[in-house]
Amino acid sequence: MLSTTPFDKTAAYKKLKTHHKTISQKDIKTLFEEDPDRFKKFSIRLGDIVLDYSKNRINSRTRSYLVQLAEESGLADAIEQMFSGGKINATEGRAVLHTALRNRSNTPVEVDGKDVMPDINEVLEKMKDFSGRVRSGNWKGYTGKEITDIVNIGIGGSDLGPVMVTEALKAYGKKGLNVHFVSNVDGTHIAETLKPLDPETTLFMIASKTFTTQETMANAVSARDWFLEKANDQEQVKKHFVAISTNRTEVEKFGIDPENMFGFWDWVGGRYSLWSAIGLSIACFVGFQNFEQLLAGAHDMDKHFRTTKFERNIPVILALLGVWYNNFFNAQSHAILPYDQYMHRFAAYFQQGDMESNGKYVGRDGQPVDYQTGPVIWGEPGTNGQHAFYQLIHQGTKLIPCDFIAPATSHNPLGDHHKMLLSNFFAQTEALMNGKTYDQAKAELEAAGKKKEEIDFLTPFKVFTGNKPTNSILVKKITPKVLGSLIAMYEHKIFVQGIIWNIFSFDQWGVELGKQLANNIYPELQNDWPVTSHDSSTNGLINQYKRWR
Ligand SMILES: O=P(O)(O)OC[C@H]1O[C@@H](O)[C@@H](O)[C@@H](O)[C@@H]1O
Repeated sequence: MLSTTPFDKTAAYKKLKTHHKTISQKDIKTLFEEDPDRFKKFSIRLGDIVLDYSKNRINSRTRSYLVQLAEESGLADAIEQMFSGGKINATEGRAVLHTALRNRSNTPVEVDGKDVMPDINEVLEKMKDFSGRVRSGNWKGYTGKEITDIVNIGIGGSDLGPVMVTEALKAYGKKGLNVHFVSNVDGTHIAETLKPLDPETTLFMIASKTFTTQETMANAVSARDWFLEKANDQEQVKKHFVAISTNRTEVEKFGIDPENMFGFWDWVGGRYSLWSAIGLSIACFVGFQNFEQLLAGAHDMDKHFRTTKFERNIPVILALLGVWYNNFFNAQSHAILPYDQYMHRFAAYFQQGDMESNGKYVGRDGQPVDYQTGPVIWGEPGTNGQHAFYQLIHQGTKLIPCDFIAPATSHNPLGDHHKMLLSNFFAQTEALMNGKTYDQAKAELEAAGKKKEEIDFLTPFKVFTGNKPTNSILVKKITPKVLGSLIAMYEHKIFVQGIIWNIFSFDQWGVELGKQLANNIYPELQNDWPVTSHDSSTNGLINQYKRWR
């Protein structure tokens, strides 16, 4: 059982409240003037990753109070419970063991007295064999041709991870083997995906933990129809459909050969499942060795997280900084800004990772919390974001803490592109911290030879208040290993915040109500009779839809 200390009842919370009054009077620029050693004090290196968190509205005292907060929240115990198979997902009665999936040291991890590592290793072996056969061309379609296209059909955690990782590791992808992802129940998604594909060379992976998710099952049925229209032989389905699921009964009912089923377990949360068989499309695309490197990178971060004291612990520090802005500066969102085009789905991935985990208002004691929990996560790759929404980060009225992520080395060293990209990466956090004073803005206009009236009018609009907090995460290169570490880093950050906010991070009851109501409405859409059973808005919309369709 996890402890249930409401976070605003801790001694550290009270200290931080008082301390906030002092620190909020200072800007980050002044903190640097007072202490030129900030980079050294507030940065952590782990292998090929450097986290610089010195451009934050903190000093050493802030950090020690925040660390105290983590201690009082029972974080050390919670970490041990998670890693050792404790049933910390209490509302579903489950352990939370995505760390076991990448436990490369292979030490036993027990759930209900049974070591889960042999089962994990067995599935990994099966993935290795399968991905090897697909990549080498030994796995043949029903007319004897090699597979050229993989279509992963899944949604939420059964889609977002593989999408994000196969994009992030595109440089490692096999030529002539394309991966596609269908998630939306909107028929457009599957129709457009299948248009250029040939059933003879297409392999479908039906990825669903439950194997009952409406969107996935509807897409899977349409994919099977599309396949059978050409193949015209039910027997051939087994050469073109594999399943990734925890639900063997439903997989068999669908007609997929249990031989072609890749299992996982209830202690793997959907949004933490890319490390399991859900990562099969990744393994096929980048090769099993690279998939293992991804696991190894995550395992490195797991070890760091489990064994490093909180002051030097990357996920813990990131989490505490997030709590600092969320609960003491009233920041409502958090931006993730990768300066790497391959990572263009990274923020989208952690929208589920973070918001489905920590978007909760009920505390672990069953009572509504009276403080803010998870932030809104958003972001786009730099420099595109700079030309879109950075205006608001620089000069808007909202405080938006940002994580800037960049690789020192590019997979595509083309002319001076990477230097230009990185100059933007370095410049943005500097600009956000320093801003531009009235006098500086005025002097620039004077130097440009503007007239006095124009200078007086324009200057206020050119002032940047600065003092905007950022983290910089500089990595050597986006390799499978580094990517694995980065993903695990954010996973653990989310975990730490959930512990501090005293909520359950591994359930997702909030997605159920909409599903339930859609299931009620779906039969009502089967005929043309007007509906009267809802409120006037819902009735009005449904009836207009019926008139127009
Ligand atoms: O993998 P399946 O069972 O299809 O679930 C897919 C997704 O469903 C949603 O409703 C959420 O619960 C997600 O956490 C989950 O990843």
